[in-house]
Amino acid sequence: MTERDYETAVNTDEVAANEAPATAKAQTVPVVAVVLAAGFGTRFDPDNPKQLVSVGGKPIVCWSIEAFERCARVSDIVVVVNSKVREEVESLIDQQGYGKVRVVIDGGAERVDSTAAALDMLAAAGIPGNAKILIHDAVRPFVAQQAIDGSIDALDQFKAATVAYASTDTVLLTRDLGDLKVVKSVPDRPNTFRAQTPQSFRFATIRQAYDLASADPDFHPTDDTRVVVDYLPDVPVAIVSGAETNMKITTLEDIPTAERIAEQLEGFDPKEAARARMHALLAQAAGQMR
Ligand SMILES: Nc1ccn([C@@H]2O[C@H](COP(=O)(O)OP(=O)(O)OP(=O)(O)O)[C@@H](O)[C@H]2O)c(=O)n1
Ligand SMILES: C[C@](O)(CO)[C@H](O)COP(=O)(O)O
Repeated sequence: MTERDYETAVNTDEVAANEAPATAKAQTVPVVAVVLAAGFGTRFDPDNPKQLVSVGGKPIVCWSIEAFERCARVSDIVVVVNSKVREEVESLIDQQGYGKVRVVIDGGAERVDSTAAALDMLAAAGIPGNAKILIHDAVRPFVAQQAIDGSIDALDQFKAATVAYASTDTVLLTRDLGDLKVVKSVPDRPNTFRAQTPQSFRFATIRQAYDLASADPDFHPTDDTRVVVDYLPDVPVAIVSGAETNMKITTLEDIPTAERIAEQLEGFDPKEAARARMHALLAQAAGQMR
C-alpha cells in the first residue's frame, strides 16, 4: 500500500463529481476517516478479535471501511490496528481493493492512544488544520451514510460533532457509596443521548484537545468527544442523528442482533439486489450459450 502524499492538495471536488454527481456536495478540504480497529475485545473474546468476525458473511472491519469508501465526500481512510489483527486487516484491504485506504498504522493500549497515533501520523503527513477528521469505531459496522454526511456537514458550522442517539431510557448518574453505587443526579431525558461514532472534528481542534490531554496521565476517556469537552470546554460539540442500528459490537451477545441488521441491510439494498439479479441473468445467458 502506498501512503498518500498529503503535501498535494486533495481534489475532492473531482472525487465527488466522479463518484456521485447527483447528491455529493463538493469538499474543498480533505475529509479523512480514521477507522479504529486496534482494540483487544476483552468483553467479546480476546482470542477471537471481534473486528475480524463476520456478520452477514463480511468481516466487521470491512463493513466499516466500506461505509467510508462508499461516501464520495470522504477523500482518505486511515485504518488503526494492533499486531494481532494487522496481517488479516491488510490482506482484507488488498483483497477488497479499498482505494481510499492510504495507510494502516499501529494503535495503542487504549482507544485514546489509538486516536492519538492517527493524529500524530496525520500531523507528520502535513494535513491542514481545517481538514475534517471522522473518527469511527471499526466495531460499529452499520453506520449509515446519513450519519457520515451529517458529520461532514456539521463541521461547516461547528469544530466538533458526534453522532449520537437519543436515549429512550432515563439515564442515572451515580456516585460510589462504600461498595455500592447510588444515584447522584437524574438528567432530563430529552437532554440525554448515547454517544456513537463517527465523532468528527476539524483537525486543529482535535489535535489541540489531545495535546492538552496528553499532559494528564490519569485521563482515560472512552471517546474523542470527551477529550474536546474536557479540554476545550468553549468548543460546542454538535449532535448528529444516529440510529439504533449503528450499534457497537461489544460482547458475543451482540452478534445475533448484528446478523439481523446485516440481513435487513443486504436484503433491502436495491443496488445489491439489482447486481445479484444481473449476475444471475448473465450466468443464465452464459449457460444457454454453452
Ligand atoms: N486500544 C484500542 C481500544 C479500542 N480501539 C477501537 O475502538 C473501538 C471501540 O472500542 P471497544 O468496543 O471498547 O473495543 P475493545 O477495546 O476492543 O473492547 P474491550 O473494551 O472489550 O476490550 C473498537 O473499534 C476498537 O477496535 C482501538 O482502536 N484501540
Ligand atoms: C466511542 C464509543 O463508541 C461511544 O459510544 C465508546 O465510548 C467506545 O468505547 P466503550 O469503552 O465501549 O465505551
